[in-house]
Parts: sequence; structure tokens; C-alpha cells
Amino acid sequence: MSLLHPQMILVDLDGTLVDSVPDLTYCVEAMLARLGRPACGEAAVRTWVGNGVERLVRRALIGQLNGEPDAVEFARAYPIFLELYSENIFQRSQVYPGVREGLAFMQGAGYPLGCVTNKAAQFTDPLLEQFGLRDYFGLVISGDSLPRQKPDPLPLIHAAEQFGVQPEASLMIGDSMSDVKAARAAGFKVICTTYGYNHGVDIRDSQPDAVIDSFVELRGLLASH
Ligand SMILES: O=C(O)COP(=O)(O)O
Ligand SMILES: [Mg+2]
Repeated sequence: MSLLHPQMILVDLDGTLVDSVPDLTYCVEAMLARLGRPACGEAAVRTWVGNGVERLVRRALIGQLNGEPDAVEFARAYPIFLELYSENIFQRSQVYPGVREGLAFMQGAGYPLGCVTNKAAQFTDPLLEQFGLRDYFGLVISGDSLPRQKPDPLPLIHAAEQFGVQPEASLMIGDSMSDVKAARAAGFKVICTTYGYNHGVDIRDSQPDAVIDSFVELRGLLASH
């Protein structure tokens, strides 16, 4: 592939910048324990992350990706999870190797950067701040910032408008099929990480424009001006 030269780059958070599943698992399992239910294990949580914390809690209650839990049980469980996660956003989570180098490269090359996540804003901001990542981004859009989240293209189109850049001149970097679907629907190019969370499916099946094992590989894919 020839070097990409977008005018703006959006980056996903969970599974792309930060391995947040250890904290999410801790909170899901603590919630299940309070409800008198057995633990689900980290491997399952890894396949359930990506569509926001509300979907994560619904999936944990039914023990699978698709379907709906009992409404009364969900109404009991969700506030428990929110309380737990607000106190355990970053304690067990880590920035993936190569991410800081990749962000510094993109910033140094003059690319305007935004973060677009399905994570709720009350958790996004402290997580980015804690790891010193917030200042790379001129714009942060969370899962509840707009009426619709990824895979809907709305957050990507909104971000392009805010930066004053055409979607066709924009790039999304993410880890899941939601990132690819949102990017395609918005008219963005898309690069995916191989290490993130994609519901247990190989992200190559979604045919992103390129895949990377680490953000350091962005040097070889993006023009450095
Ligand atoms: O489901 C989540 O909260 C994670 O969302 P993200 O991968 O869009 O950051
Ligand atoms: Mg993600």
C-alpha cells in the first residue's frame, strides 16, 4: 500500500490505545458477585467490550454477546457496575506498547488527532488523563456525547466537521468491526490493530485498509510530510 496522507486522524480508545479489560473484568465480576452470580472470566469480557458499558453489562448478565437480560435484573445491576467502574477505571489497565511512540510520531508529523470511543464520557476523560494521553487530542467524542455511537458514522462525520476536514481525507485507527463499519459508512480510510477486542473474530475479516501489530508501524504507513 502506498503511504497514506490524511488531513486528520481519529483514534479509538479501548483495545487500541489502552488494554482496559482487566479493570472492566474486575468490575463485571464484582457486580456479578454482588448479584450472587458466578464469575465470567476475563476471556469472555474481552469478547463483550466495544459497544459501551451498558451493552457490556447486558452481555455479562446473559453470559453471551447477543440477546437481552431481564429488565428488572439489568436495572439492579447497571448502577452497581457504574459505581464500581467509576472507582476502578485505570488501576489494572495499561497503555499498549508502541502507543506513545505512535501518537508522538503522528503529532510530530502535524496530523490533527481526535479520540472517538464508545466508552461513556464519565470514564473516557479520567482514563485519558491518568495515562497522559489527553493532550494529544484536539477533540474527544465518547459513546454518549452524540445521539448515536460507532458503528454509526455520526461521531466520525461530526469529528471531521469539527476539524474542517472532508471524510474522504480522514483516517480512523481502531480495533473492532464497529470502527471499520463506522469508517466505511463515513467515507474514512481505516487501519486496525490486531491486538484489541473484536468479539473474538479476526479483524482482517472486516477488510480494513491495513492492520498493525503496534502503533510504531504507523511510521511505515503514514507520510511524515
Ligand atoms: O465498549 C467500550 O466501552 C469500548 O469502546 P471503544 O473500543 O470504542 O473505545
Ligand atoms: Mg475499541
